[in-house]
Parts: sequence; C-alpha cells; structure tokens
Amino acid sequence: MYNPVKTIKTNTVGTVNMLGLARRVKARMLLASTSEIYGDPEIHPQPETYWGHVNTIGPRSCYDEGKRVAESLMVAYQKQEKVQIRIARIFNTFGPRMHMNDGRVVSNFILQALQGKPITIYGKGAQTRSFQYVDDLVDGLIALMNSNTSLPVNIGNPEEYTITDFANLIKNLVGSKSKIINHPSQEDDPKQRRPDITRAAELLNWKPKISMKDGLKKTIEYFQAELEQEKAKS
Ligand SMILES: O=C(O)[C@H]1O[C@H](OP(=O)(O)OP(=O)(O)OC[C@H]2O[C@@H](n3ccc(=O)[nH]c3=O)[C@H](O)[C@@H]2O)[C@H](O)[C@@H](O)[C@@H]1O
Repeated sequence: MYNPVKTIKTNTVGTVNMLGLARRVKARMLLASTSEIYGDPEIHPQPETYWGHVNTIGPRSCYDEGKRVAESLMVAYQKQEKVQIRIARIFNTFGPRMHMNDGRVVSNFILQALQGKPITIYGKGAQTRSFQYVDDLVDGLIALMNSNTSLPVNIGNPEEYTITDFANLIKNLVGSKSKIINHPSQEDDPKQRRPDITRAAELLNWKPKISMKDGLKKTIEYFQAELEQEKAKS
C-alpha cells in the first residue's frame, strides 16, 4: 500500500464524514466495500456470511481493516441514526479507462504484453482471482441502490483463474512475445478469491453478463489506443 495512513483515514474518517452528511440530508448511502474484507479466505467461494481472515498488522491491513471498519460504521449509523445504507463488496474489477499505471495485475499484464516486456508474476502464480468487467459492476451497483436490502452484497464475476493462466490468457489475446517471469510473492497475498453471488441473484436479480475474455479484449483495445496516443504526442 502506497500510503497506509491516508488509506485508513479515507476509509474511516471519510466514511464517518459521508455518513454524517447522509444523515443530515437524508440520503441513501452506498459503501464501495471490497472482497479484501475476506482477507486470505479459508472458505471458497466467499459468501457474505463469511467473516473473513485478515492479518491486523500485515501490509494490507490499512485497506482491509479500513474497509471492515467502514462496514461497521455503516451498520452503526443505520441502527442509531436511521441512515439508509447499501454495502457492495466489490471483487476485482477492470475495464477501459482504468489507470494504466495503477500497479494492479490487469493493467500491469496488459501493458507488459503490449510493450513486449516481461510479464511479472508475484510468487508462483497459483493464487487465484475472479475478474469482472466494469459495466457489470455498474449495473450491480444501480440494482443494489434501487433494492430494499441493507445487507452486504458481493458484486463480482465468479470466473476464476490462477494468475499464471491469466498471464497466458492476456499474452495470447495480445499476441505478445513477452516472457513470463516470477518475482518474489507479496506478503499476505490472498491465495484464492471467488465471489458467491447467490445473494445478488436472489435480492437484486443481478448476474454478470460480460465474459472475462470479452472484457479483456475491450480493455486491451483501450490500452493500445492510449499507448498510440502517447507515442504520437512524444
Ligand atoms: O478488487 C478487489 O477486491 C481488490 O483487489 C485488489 O487487490 P488484489 O486482488 O491483490 O489485486 P492485484 O493487485 O491486481 O493483484 C492480483 C493478483 O495478481 C498478482 N500480481 C499483481 C501484479 C503483477 O504485476 N503481478 C502479479 O502476479 C498479485 O500478487 C495478486 O495475487 C486491489 O488492490 C484492491 O483495491 C481491491 O479492493
């Protein structure tokens, strides 16, 4: 985490500030929570009823615990101050207009593949993630805001890949000659992640519509166009 103190402050003080505002103006408030609240999960896939497995003093705790406190704050303000709350637990999301240098796996691998640089896998690459396309997330958030539920709801695509398979998939979609190399693993990196989206289906009548491959193709096109634009400028 680039700035752990700011990360905790944003998630805690920021959420309190917004909840205070929501109470004053009687607004319904959405918390963009995260699959990270499940930590390194011992239950797979992860349903909303799972309480999680987070290291309170690890490098990710500023984010994970920050979001967990944010969820607690939402529930406390609902109970005590009658604020209308909605909690989305968002799983890894990608798509056009994401930041090219955000350091996360989708942007890293696409950029590396397009530029013919080595594709960097942290650790052995056996860890898994499930990636959803941004349009599906937006539809899920709108459905959640229009629903009556104040329970947390997972919003994600259950299509699960190991990071090694994901690297190969991107390499093939780009038609890249990049080498795939292994770097040291990241501390407390969750070994597996896949949303159980039964609750979203039941309460929101929502499920993802765009396959990961189709989403990746659109994202690769976007990155390609951005790189060409950058080249033209220089
Ligand atoms: O969407 C989520 O739920 C969360 O996902 C991410 O956390 P993470 O799943 O670790 O996402 P990435 O940083 O993209 O990493 C995914 C996996 O790819 C690996 N990775 C990442 C980048 C890279 O160059 N190489 C690589 O192997 C990581 O070690 C990890 O196992 C974000 O950091 C959180 O903001 C977000 O809440």
